[in-house]
Amino acid sequence: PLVSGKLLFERANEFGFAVGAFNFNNMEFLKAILEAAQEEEAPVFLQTTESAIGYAGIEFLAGMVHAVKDSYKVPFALHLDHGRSVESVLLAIRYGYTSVMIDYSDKPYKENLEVTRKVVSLCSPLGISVEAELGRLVGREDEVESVEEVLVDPEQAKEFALGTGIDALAPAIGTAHGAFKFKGEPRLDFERLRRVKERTNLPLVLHGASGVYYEYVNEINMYGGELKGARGVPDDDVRRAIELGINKVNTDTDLRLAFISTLRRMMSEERRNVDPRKFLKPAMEEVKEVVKRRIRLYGSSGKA
Ligand SMILES: O=C(COP(=O)(O)O)N(O)CCCCO
Ligand code: NA
Ligand SMILES: [Zn+2]
Repeated sequence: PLVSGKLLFERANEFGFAVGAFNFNNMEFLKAILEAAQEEEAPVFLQTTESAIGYAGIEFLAGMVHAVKDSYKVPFALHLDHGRSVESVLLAIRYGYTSVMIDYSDKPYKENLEVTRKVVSLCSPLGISVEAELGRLVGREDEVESVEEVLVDPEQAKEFALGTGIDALAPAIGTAHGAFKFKGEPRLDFERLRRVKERTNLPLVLHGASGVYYEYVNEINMYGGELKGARGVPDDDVRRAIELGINKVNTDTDLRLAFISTLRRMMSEERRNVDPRKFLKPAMEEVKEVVKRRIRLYGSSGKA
């Protein structure tokens, strides 16, 4: 059923696992995520960015989730990912979102603190969880862009948590959105993560966490794509981050790679087919498989 993000954050923090937060902007991804969660008996966050809302319309995205709110036995929250304004949060509240992120990480600290406090005052009385970000990820995907990396300051994180009353915090510890993470070797600042957890004891969120699996990158390149130098976060680093207190892992790029690699292969093999379902069904199945793989990596299988 559709539940508040507060429930998912609190249980993950208590038992030391992470809940997968999977992005969708259409029916195929939403269905794949929910079926994967059902089969893994795992809680999930279903999340949409503002650009996903721009693509499909919030009435379609929220409408689909509300239509199936009692069709799956696993608990799932509907989360606004990278909300960039109070107006965006208000729209999500109006359409029955049960969790929001207000991302003021590229604004001055004081502004981030003030606006986040405001969003908490709007959401908490409604039982809607609030996630905020401190520090800045590099990399560009959708409209989420930042030019220079700023790692989170653990002392500031403690003050920010106390000053805002947020339910969850996304500390920037070296990851980036998209398929091209890290300039050199993959490197997360685990010591910094440990200190943020120690000082806040909050549920923590890892952004830019996709593994960018070689088998999908390779298949995309074999069937006409051009992903040179694609690189993600190794599974062992995700496990380590969860040991150190990550309780929600944002996952968008891995679903896109699974979908596009299958779509490219099918389109090149079935040259006489013009029924989109012949291509979308296997692509959706591949997304479901990668969601199950990530749910197991996060330790959330059987935790519904
Ligand atoms: O942190 C993430 C996803 O990170 P990744 O691109 O590693 O899947 N998100 O917040 C998803 C939306 C923005 C980028 O697509
Ligand atoms: Na988020
Ligand atoms: Zn993100």
